[in-house]
Amino acid sequence: GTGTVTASPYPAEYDREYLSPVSLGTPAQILDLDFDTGSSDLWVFSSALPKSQTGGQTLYSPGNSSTSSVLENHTWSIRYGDGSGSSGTVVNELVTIGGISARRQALEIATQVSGSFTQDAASDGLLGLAFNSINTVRPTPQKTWFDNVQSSLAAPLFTVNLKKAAVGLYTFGAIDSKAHTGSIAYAPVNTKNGFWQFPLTGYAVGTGKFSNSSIDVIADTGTTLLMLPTNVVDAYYKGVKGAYYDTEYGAMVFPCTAKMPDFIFGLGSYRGSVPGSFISYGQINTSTCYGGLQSSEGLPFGILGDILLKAQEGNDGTWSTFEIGLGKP
Ligand SMILES: N#Cc1c(N)n[nH]c1N1CCCC1
Repeated sequence: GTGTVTASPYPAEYDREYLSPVSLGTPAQILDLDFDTGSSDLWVFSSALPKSQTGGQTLYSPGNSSTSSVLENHTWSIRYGDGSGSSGTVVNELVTIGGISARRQALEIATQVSGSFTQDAASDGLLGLAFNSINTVRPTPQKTWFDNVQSSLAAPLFTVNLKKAAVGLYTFGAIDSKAHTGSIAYAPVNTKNGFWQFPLTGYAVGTGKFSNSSIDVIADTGTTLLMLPTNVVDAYYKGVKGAYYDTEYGAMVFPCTAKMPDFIFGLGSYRGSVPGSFISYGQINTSTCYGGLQSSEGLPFGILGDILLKAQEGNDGTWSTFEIGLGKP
């Protein structure tokens, strides 16, 4: 079959993250989860958390579900690149998304979450959509929901169509023909690090010349910003009057009045574009704005986060979705 589920940006004006409803257990407990193609743990806020670590989230209660069963002696602990983290125990549970069910999904119950999760009332947990090899459950790593439902999908793929300040879609098992015009560009995925990793074939800034270069990146719906090698970032902000590296924020900032050039990227022979307006991410004070494009210095690859993934406009005026799929359907 195929299943679709909404992806709603939060907070509305910042698209910091996208939340999707997921049905857990029997009777159904619906939680809003952050679908993350940059990790592979499905974990939820739970009744096992100390109240002091909760902040308005919907809590999954295994005791209220007739289909949950403890995965004895298994635990998990995850740390994300932004320093946030969580840990806990594991149950097997019925997990349904857009009508597609995994009957015995390893569902990771949080017994501890870090402060930034406590403060994020909108997210009831995460659903990892990267590869099984980076799942943190021990002693036996567990499979992702996408891996578990593969056999019930019409095609072994899912597509991601995030939008700026509007509700988008995740589609499992089919390519939504209404979500793209013309042919689809494919890239070879390298799964050695457990991510949706592939090479960009170059970039251009605004109307400048396209620079052919192979840039290793991952498609990561769980990261807000676009993170690329320092030489690319420097080339981009050369085109932004008054841009500078703010050591207090550890980030590129610029006058909010600056005209932002579009960012063009190559995927094979396809050329996609991120509107310059998307790269003015938010105000840090009345006159200074924070860059949606930052350096991936220190990381083994660049990160195509939501800033790029939500960009719908191809540079030839067509609309395009960012598709992530297991192999060619
Ligand atoms: N940092 C980071 C990160 C990432 N690269 N993918 N998902 C992430 N998070 C999900 C929730 C918090 C951070």
